[in-house]
Amino acid sequence: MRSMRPIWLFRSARAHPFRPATTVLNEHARVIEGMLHLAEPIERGRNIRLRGEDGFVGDIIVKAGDIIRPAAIGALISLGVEEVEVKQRPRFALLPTGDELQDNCGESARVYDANGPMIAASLRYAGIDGSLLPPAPDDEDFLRNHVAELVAIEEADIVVTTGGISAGSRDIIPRLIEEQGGSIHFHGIAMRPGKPVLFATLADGRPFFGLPGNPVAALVGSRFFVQHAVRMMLGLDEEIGETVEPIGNVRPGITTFSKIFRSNGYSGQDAIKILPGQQSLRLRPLLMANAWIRTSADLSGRVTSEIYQLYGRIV
Ligand SMILES: Nc1nc2c(c(=O)[nH]1)N[C@H]1C(S)=C(S)[C@@H](COP(=O)(O)OP(=O)(O)OC[C@H]3O[C@@H](n4cnc5c(N)ncnc54)[C@H](O)[C@@H]3O)O[C@H]1N2
Ligand code: MOO
Repeated sequence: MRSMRPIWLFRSARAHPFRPATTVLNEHARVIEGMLHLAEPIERGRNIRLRGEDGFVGDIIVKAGDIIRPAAIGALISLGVEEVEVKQRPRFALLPTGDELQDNCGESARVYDANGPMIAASLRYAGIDGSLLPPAPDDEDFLRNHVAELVAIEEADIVVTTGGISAGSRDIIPRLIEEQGGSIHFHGIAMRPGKPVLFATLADGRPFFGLPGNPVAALVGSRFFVQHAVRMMLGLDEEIGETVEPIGNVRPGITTFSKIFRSNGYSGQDAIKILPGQQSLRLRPLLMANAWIRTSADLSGRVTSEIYQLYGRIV
């Protein structure tokens, strides 16, 4: 024995009135004939948790504008903070429209409502919940009632339709939104897919998005317009894509979103493959895609490209 100073041994270091200098694991200590045998060297402070080790007075644990993710909940509670003021995530209400649409997949020559479940799922994936309504026919009187009911859903902080916004005689969503007291801010944008996308504010100020009927155009609208609006409503920063060497479909004055597969090439360099089947009705290439590339060409010929996650995640 090297030291003649007395030591106190306790079986458990938990909540003991003395602050132990160190601990030795139970399974590494044996008392044999009154002698303590240790299977590991003693090291000061081993397995000792000091009070306040995970945060000091004056530390900022979460700051205004942060998203309360699970770790923030744990950290706040561990430090005794039980309540914080938060902004509630906005909720959506989504109405697919179109005479040709059929709610459930079955034997029929009609078009199955792919947009409703897909857009609702994409918003939920991004962290926003809400309600999906059954598809509404675009007969004027029917649709007027459906749009009135949609706008009347009080729990919805953001209101979305798909279809019925291009130039056909049945594309009456813009008119019906105005009839409901909405103000249209833009209808049509220089982008592909999603050219006819519409943004309005309803009479009470809630945002409204009319997404195009073509499924990929609807998904792009939800991914880049609806999600952007939600970020703004939550006071979050604008999403910024990762700038890469310009690649993709370059049309002067137009922004294109292309489905891509991104992988590490043989030389360790990023390989970006623009997938075949970029038309806005073609959903299946999305199953192969793992990102979007946004390519914008201004009228002077300057081209920029950024990569965005396929679905995105807000909260
Ligand atoms: N004269 C013009 N015609 C079109 C234009 C234009 O600028 N001028 N734009 C084209 C573009 S681009 C798009 S995108 C479409 C969008 O039109 P709508 O929003 O009115 O959509 P619909 O005509 O109702 O549908 C288009 C297409 O998508 C199918 N669809 C619709 N909803 C669903 C759904 N819930 N699930 C699955 N598929 C759906 C629908 O059957 C049509 O085939 O307008 C172009 N025309
Ligand atoms: O916006 Mo439309 O997407 O090209 O079919």
